[in-house]
This record gives sequence, C-alpha cells and structure tokens, in this order.
Amino acid sequence: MSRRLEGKRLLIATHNAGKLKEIGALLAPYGIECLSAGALGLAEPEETGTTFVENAILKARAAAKAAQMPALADDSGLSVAALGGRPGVYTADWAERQWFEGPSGRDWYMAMGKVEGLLCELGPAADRSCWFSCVLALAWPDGDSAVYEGRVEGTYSWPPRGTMGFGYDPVFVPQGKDITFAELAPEEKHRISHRADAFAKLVADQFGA
Ligand SMILES: O=P(O)(O)OP(=O)(O)OP(=O)(O)OC[C@H]1O[C@@H](n2cnc3c(O)ncnc32)[C@H](O)[C@@H]1O
Ligand SMILES: [Mg+2]
Repeated sequence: MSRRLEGKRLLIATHNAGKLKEIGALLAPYGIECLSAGALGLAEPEETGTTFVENAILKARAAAKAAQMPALADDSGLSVAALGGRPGVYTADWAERQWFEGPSGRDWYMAMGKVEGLLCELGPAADRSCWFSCVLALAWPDGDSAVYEGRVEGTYSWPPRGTMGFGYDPVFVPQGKDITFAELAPEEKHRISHRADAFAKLVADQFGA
C-alpha cells in the first residue's frame, strides 16, 4: 500500500478538458474536492519523459510542488501493434487536430489521419490491434509519489465515428464491442477504459479498507 491522501482536496494536474471531466466523474463517489491546474493558473510542464510513468510523475510532482498540495496527473496514449506501439507516449504530439467538412457540410470530427495513413501503407490486411494506456500518478509536495497503470485493448477503426469523449475516441473500438469509445455513453466508457482500469487500482490502494 502506498502513502495515503490525508485530506479531501486534490489538484488535478491536467490541461486537457476531456481528461478533467472524466477524472472528476471517476472521483465523484469518493467525496474528493477537485481543483484543476488550469483554474489555479499553473504552468504546463514540458513532458520530457520517455514513458507514461515518467511523464505522469513529472506532471504530478510539478503541480504538487507549485500548489503545495497533493496532485493527481494522468499520462495516457494510444499504441498500435503494427506500428511497434506508436504513437504511444507521443500520442498528444501526433494528434493533429484538423477539422474538415463532413457529408452534411458541417465541421464534424477530428481527423486522426496520421495513424490511419501509416496503417494504409501496410496494406489492407494490416493488423489494426491497438490499446490505450493510462498511468495515474499521485504526488505530494515533498516529492513522494505513487503510480497506478491501466490499459484497454481494441481496434483502430476508420473513418472516425461518434461525438462523445475526446481525443482518439472516435477511432477506438474496444474489444468485445462494435462501436467506438466516442459512441459509448460516458458511464460505459468509465466502466471499461484504460483510465477506469488505473482508477480501480488507485481507489483500492487509496480508499480501500
Ligand atoms: O498532459 P495533460 O495536460 O494531462 O493533457 P494531454 O492531452 O497533453 O495528455 P497526454 O500528454 O497524456 O497525452 C495523451 C493523449 O492521448 C489521447 N488520449 C488519452 N486518453 C484518451 C481517451 O480516453 N480517449 C481518447 N484519447 C485519449 C489524447 O489525444 C491525449 O491528448
Ligand atoms: Mg500532455
């Protein structure tokens, strides 16, 4: 068992609104008061690590030190088997957020064309297996930290489908389903996602009997 949170206030060290919403929902049952790094005006640290664990700890420690309170960070990403696990820890850097015209004439979804382009280069029979990883790091102002890792398996699907969630959700079909994360109700995503998997471990360690 790791060091436990003493108070009920926790700084959520992310600048990603989609993550913040999911983390808030996942923590809601535990009576934790969440403060966001954005609301406190904290700077976004440079993610210089080469693993999810390194980056999650780096983000949590920077926030905990700056705000002098315990902080929770999330480092996550999508890994594609046929691409040797890329983009992985560099998922955010690859997320070329471009909007384009859908058939209805409206701007309607984000293009995740870079990964799709690489899969297409491998040919129509390319293995589209992929997984989302999530590492949650808790850090205290004195530098102490604890990490929890989660993962969910799926398939990279094209074209993107759905409007819920965030990031790469429209191209990720979780194993055992035929719809994308962006088509799943948030409660359902929170039951099976990489973030939910990591949260289950955090909750058992921090709030368990
Ligand atoms: O570092 P912070 O401030 O938390 O925000 P970020 O968006 O930069 O987050 P990461 O560095 O952890 O990069 C993870 C990227 O992986 C993607 N991602 C992570 N979890 C996801 C999820 O549940 N659904 C879809 N995409 C996800 C999304 O594009 C994120 O930008
Ligand atoms: Mg980031």
